[in-house]
Amino acid sequence: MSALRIEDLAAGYRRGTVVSGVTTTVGSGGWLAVIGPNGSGKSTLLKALTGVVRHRGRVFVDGRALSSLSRRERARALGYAPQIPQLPLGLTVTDYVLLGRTPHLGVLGREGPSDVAVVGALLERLDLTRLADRPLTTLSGGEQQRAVLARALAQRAGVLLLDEPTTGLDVGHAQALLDLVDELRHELGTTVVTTLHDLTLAGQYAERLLLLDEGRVAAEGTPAEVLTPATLAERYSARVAVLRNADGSPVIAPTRPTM
Ligand SMILES: Nc1ncnc2c1ncn2[C@@H]1O[C@H](COP(=O)(O)OP(=O)(O)OP(=O)(O)O)[C@@H](O)[C@H]1O
Repeated sequence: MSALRIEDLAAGYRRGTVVSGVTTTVGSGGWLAVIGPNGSGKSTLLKALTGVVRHRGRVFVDGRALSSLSRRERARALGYAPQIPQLPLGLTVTDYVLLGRTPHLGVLGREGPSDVAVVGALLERLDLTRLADRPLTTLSGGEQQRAVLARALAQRAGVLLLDEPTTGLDVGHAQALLDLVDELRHELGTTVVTTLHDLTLAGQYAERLLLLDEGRVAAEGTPAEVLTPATLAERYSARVAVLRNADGSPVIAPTRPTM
């Protein structure tokens, strides 16, 4: 169980600050989707949480400041799947996903049967079993993306940060992944933060949405509160209708003006 608290976070690059004033809490087992137009700072926010990008402000996992954790403690607290990962050469899919178990290995650094079982189950769920012995770099884009996500899930961190996890995945594999993440949060209490461009999926899976625009929080709330035609027109310059599935979940449908 791992609650995430972000206080007045600001982050950026040499050219300047690109995200600022972000304060939010994600309860244990909660799911927050960070949405917003291109360049609004979504990836930068996730990179700041992982420490890849320097930040000001405070980040707490279960009340403990991230900055006070050792590297190993941090790897158990936070798992991260980047949008554009660097893939190592020469590793099979299985060996790559096993790297996710590193924070849990003993002093000898050897994987045990439980590590192999965790990885095997993830490969199965993400439809990677038949690719398990293939070199990672010979996989298609969507297959590599699933392997990267499997590695992050294998880490079994309390907080899971996924940057655009469904990009490059067909609709079936995207749903299988999001269903699996949802199961992890219900079964293990994993706290989830994802960036997502697909607003329909964001509204169907996340409990709360945080909309960034030009690096600042423009809206935050339930999908019904944030995914309104007026907000999407204002923040994305988009023409959309918000439809409803039979279960009430939103479907964001682009509309085209009639001539
Ligand atoms: N390594 C970098 N160095 C300098 N500026 C960067 C770097 N990475 C991102 N930026 C800039 O920071 C801003 C926010 O980028 P970021 O990738 O966080 O946006 P995003 O919301 O994730 O966008 P997208 O939806 O296109 O993935 C953009 O203006 C981008 O050009």
